[in-house]
Amino acid sequence: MACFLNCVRFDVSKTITDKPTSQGSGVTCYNSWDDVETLTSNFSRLIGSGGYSSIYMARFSGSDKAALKVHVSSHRLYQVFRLELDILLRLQHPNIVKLLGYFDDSEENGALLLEYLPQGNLQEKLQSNSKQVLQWRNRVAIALQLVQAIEHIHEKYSPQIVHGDIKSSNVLLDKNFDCKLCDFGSAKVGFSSMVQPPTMSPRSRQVKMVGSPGYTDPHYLRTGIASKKMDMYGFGVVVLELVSGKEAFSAERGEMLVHIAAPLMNEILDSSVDISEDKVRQFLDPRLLRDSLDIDEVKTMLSVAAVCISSKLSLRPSAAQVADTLIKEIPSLSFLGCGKGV
Ligand SMILES: Nc1ncnc2c1ncn2[C@@H]1O[C@H](COP(=O)(O)OP(=O)(O)OP(=O)(O)O)[C@@H](O)[C@H]1O
Repeated sequence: MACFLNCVRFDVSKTITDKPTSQGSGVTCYNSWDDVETLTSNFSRLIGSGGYSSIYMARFSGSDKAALKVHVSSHRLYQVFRLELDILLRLQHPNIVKLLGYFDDSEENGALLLEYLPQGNLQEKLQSNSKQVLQWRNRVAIALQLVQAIEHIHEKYSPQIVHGDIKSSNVLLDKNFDCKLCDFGSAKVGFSSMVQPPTMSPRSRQVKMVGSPGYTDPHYLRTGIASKKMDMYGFGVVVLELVSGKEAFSAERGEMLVHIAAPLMNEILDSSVDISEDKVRQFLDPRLLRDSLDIDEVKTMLSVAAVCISSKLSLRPSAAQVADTLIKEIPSLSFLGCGKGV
């Protein structure tokens, strides 16, 4: 990783007046902050924001829409930017957001130019006030594409990459509602996957939360060990959101989706009980057209969620196993060119 960092780092003092340079991978390296201002028409349109960054509408090559992610200027967050940049420079997958260019002053300031995803993030799309209701076939397709993106980072790279923050606001959607995983700022690469467990502040006696509320793997909170299983836990919560249309954590009600779903999940894991159709329908997003739904597909999605969020780590499947199950058991996926119907 350190070698990789050194290879892509450039000496800004030498290149500050240079024109943007295109790297072999087609990623453009912008050499001055002026370039960044021009790309975003002086940061005129904010399209998103997160804990570490603001995302602005940008124009790439003068016309194509793009998204520019500017990290908050600080030495600590510069490391987050570098991590995300280094990972995105390596990754190429249809379901992972594409890096188009970047600016790096090698000290505090960094910006990533990303492909623009016009349908925003999955969390917004599932909200009850969203104008458009995501159809069932789109929901199962998003689940499959997301797990294929996770399989790619878990299995296709050495050292392995653990995303570390799988959640619906990190799942972006293109115009066809195809999924693109984004935000690699919390990723763990290879041996760096051992991180500090959450700490108890002596004054407040409150546990400092690590990760995003509603998505954090309790095993990770206890041990501080980030692993592929932690990504599968986040994936399981996203599947519950896709099925129920409910948010992973409701600040209003102080309620977590995994707790609401727990009785149903336990019944599913108890293989002696055949889960009743009524119970499944009660959990289902009421905005979905219930009559046209194949209830067995819903059961498959719920079974996948149940094993992914299981407290028994040995039960949690790999991303490849989940992708296989979805393709075999969900005929609605045939419109993607896969699934039983093809
Ligand atoms: N390429 C993009 N196209 C369209 N919208 C985007 C794009 N990238 C990010 N966004 C929007 O900005 C939001 C925040 O992006 P992102 O998660 O990358 O920021 P962050 O600072 O890393 O957030 P977090 O607090 O989760 O760490 C996304 O949820 C999405 O709504």
